[in-house]
Amino acid sequence: MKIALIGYGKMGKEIEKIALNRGHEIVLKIDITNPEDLNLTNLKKADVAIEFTTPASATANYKLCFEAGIPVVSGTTGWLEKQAEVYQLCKDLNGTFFYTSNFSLGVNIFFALNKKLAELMANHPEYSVEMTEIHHTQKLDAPSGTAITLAEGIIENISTKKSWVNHTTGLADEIGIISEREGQVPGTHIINYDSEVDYIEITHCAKNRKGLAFGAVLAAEYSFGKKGILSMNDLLNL
Ligand SMILES: NC(=O)C1=CN([C@@H]2O[C@H](COP(=O)(O)OP(=O)(O)OC[C@H]3O[C@@H](n4cnc5c(N)ncnc54)[C@H](OP(=O)(O)O)[C@@H]3O)[C@@H](O)[C@H]2O)C=CC1
Ligand SMILES: O=C(O)C1=N[C@H](C(=O)O)C[C@H](O)C1
Repeated sequence: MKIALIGYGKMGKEIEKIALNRGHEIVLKIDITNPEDLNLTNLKKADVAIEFTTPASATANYKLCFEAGIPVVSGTTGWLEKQAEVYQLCKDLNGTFFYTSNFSLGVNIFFALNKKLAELMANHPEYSVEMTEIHHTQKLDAPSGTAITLAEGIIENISTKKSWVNHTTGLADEIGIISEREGQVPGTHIINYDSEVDYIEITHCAKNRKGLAFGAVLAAEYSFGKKGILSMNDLLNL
């Protein structure tokens, strides 16, 4: 496949290595040094775009890919307040959009584990739940997209939980998400349930970005030739 990389930072570079190893060709690389190259003519030379940029730039990039008629696979986080608008645009322009807050297979298994644990905890109000996410100091958004997905998984399964907040909370209807930024940490997510008598904790810890990049390349291969909104549940048959 011919791949356009929109965003050539930590993830873009990791994705390039895996894509080349799997026999793909990178026909376009965009970062803030060459925004003029991000145009319909260049995008139309690609079979698919993989987008990892910033919360501020992602949605304009999606629109351009829909207009160019190529699928866009994106992992950029922090833009979800515009999700309904993006989905509508994808539909109106007959585009293809694959988004997930986390492309790692391990995290997607962890998402399922989180939902199952929340389901088991639903009838045990003696446990309070809290989450911690730890990432590198360059990360622009907080809480992480993955932490938001995990919080949504808990809210779906524990009816007393109505929303999340990005700090510790004592309120029974909120899930507190604590965001920590340290060094080069690729991504750690910890969920804990605490009662007066015991404590249960589940953790996913990424050792590097290889799993994230591999998932994004698999998603690009999956999106080729498809239309509409696609997700990890489609790709992994979850
Ligand atoms: N869903 C998932 O599995 C994952 C999601 N992410 C998310 O992906 C995003 C990118 O992460 P990461 O690669 O670590 O970040 P980096 O900061 O390392 O890379 C971002 C890239 O985007 C470029 N960029 C910035 N603004 C623009 C713009 N307006 N147009 C085009 N390119 C632009 C930057 O250029 P320059 O370098 O010149 O500034 C850089 O190449 C983040 O939102 C992060 O949260 C990250 C990992 C996994
Ligand atoms: O910015 C990152 O690095 C990461 N961002 C994603 C998120 O916000 O959840 C995924 C992963 O944790 C790495």
